[in-house]
Amino acid sequence: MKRKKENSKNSGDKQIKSYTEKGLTRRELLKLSAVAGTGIAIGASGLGTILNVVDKVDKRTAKSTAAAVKEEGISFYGEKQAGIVTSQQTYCYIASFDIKTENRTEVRELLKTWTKFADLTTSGGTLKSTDNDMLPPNDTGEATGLGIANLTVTVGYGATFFEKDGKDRFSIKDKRPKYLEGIPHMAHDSLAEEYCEGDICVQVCADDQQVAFHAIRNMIRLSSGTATVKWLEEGFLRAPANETPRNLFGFKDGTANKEHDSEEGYRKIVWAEEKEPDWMKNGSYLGYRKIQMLLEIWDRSSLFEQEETFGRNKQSGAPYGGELEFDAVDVSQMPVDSHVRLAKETNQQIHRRAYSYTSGIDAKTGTLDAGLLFICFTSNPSKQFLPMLSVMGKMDKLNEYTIPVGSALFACQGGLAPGEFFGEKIFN
Ligand SMILES: C=CC1=C(C)c2cc3[nH]c(cc4nc(cc5[nH]c(cc1n2)c(C)c5CCC(=O)O)C(CCC(=O)O)=C4C)c(C)c3C=C
Ligand SMILES: [Fe+2]
Repeated sequence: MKRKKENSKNSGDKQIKSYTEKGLTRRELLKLSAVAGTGIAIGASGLGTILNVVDKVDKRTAKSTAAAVKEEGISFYGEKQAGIVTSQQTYCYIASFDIKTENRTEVRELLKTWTKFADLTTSGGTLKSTDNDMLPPNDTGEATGLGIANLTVTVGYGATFFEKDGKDRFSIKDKRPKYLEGIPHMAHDSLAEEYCEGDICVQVCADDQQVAFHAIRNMIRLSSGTATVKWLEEGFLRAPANETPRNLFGFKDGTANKEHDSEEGYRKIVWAEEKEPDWMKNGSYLGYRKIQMLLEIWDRSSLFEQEETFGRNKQSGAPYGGELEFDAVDVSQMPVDSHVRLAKETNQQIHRRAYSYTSGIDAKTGTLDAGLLFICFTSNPSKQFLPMLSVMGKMDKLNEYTIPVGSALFACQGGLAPGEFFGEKIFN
């Protein structure tokens, strides 16, 4: 049945008041004022009002539907942020934002809003809508009923968050972590500025693409007026149960992660050092490279050539000289310019969490635009990640088939306690 609309100015004013109390957005209020035919002054910042909306939630916990009973989800709160050593989900969105305000309070508000939304969405809640069908629904709706799908939301801060063009925009320059610098230019780089760095990074991963998209879409929506998206990438990675996933060159990718798959291993390789600022305790650095993979050229190369490129057997993933995937790597058995040998000879380890991407056809070449969103986590990127990049840029046989087009480094804070918001320890 069609809802009866009230026409008088008075009833419109009354309705606006009632909806303000319900926490509508500034935009919604403006729309409503147009419907009611009144002009109203709104003092509160847009973000503050959206925050109220985020407060008004339908917290459908995992126990509320039969289908979701089995779904515990991955806890958003904890000592460490989820999405770093969490088993890799099938889908990933990674976005980098540039902050458009110089106002520190507005940045804090955005981080608060994001925290509330991340808490809500990783526990299966939705933004509650009003009962006025003349307004847009608060939740975008596409993930309704799809469950939690192991959704994680991970936030990191870029060097320019702490200082940009010599300016201490948010008075947090002294909170900058030790190793947070822009990644230097590497041999073989063909970077496009629009795919690089940025002030804040949000990585969203889930076992359902629509659930992941809903999360990143709403993080973007909630940033409106305070930040803009600099780049956004989507990735996927699937493997048979208990097997290492394969990249788009058909090789098992992630094998060596097994070597440090223990609390002690992660302490040494992933979690930030003690001498870092307080807020980095139990945090990590996220190293990112968008690497285009020249699939058509690769597909024309012989199996021998492909295996020489990595120094591993394509089918089994075994290192040269070994029989099984997890056999020890003996670099003397591998070509001097093979990818695995070069990585191993740095004597460093990193925790890789990469995803494949495809993005249609490269308009210039008519070939597939596809590759790897290389994501890794390290305690000390200057010692672990950058030397690898440097040696690979100069010597890697893989360079014949790959082009790095994007690059970034972010510092991911430690995990959040309930009631805490992203960046709280940076701003306090
Ligand atoms: C700077 C770090 C690295 C970049 C960039 C990188 C790009 C890249 N890698 C593959 C495919 C494979 N990489 C493998 C191993 C491997 N790669 C790195 C680092 C970078 N890779 C490390 C540290 C390692 C582990 C080395 C070791 O200690 O054994 C492998 C082999 C299997 C495995 O261990 O995962 C593959 C395959 C691609 C396609 C790529 C860029 C597009
Ligand atoms: Fe690699």
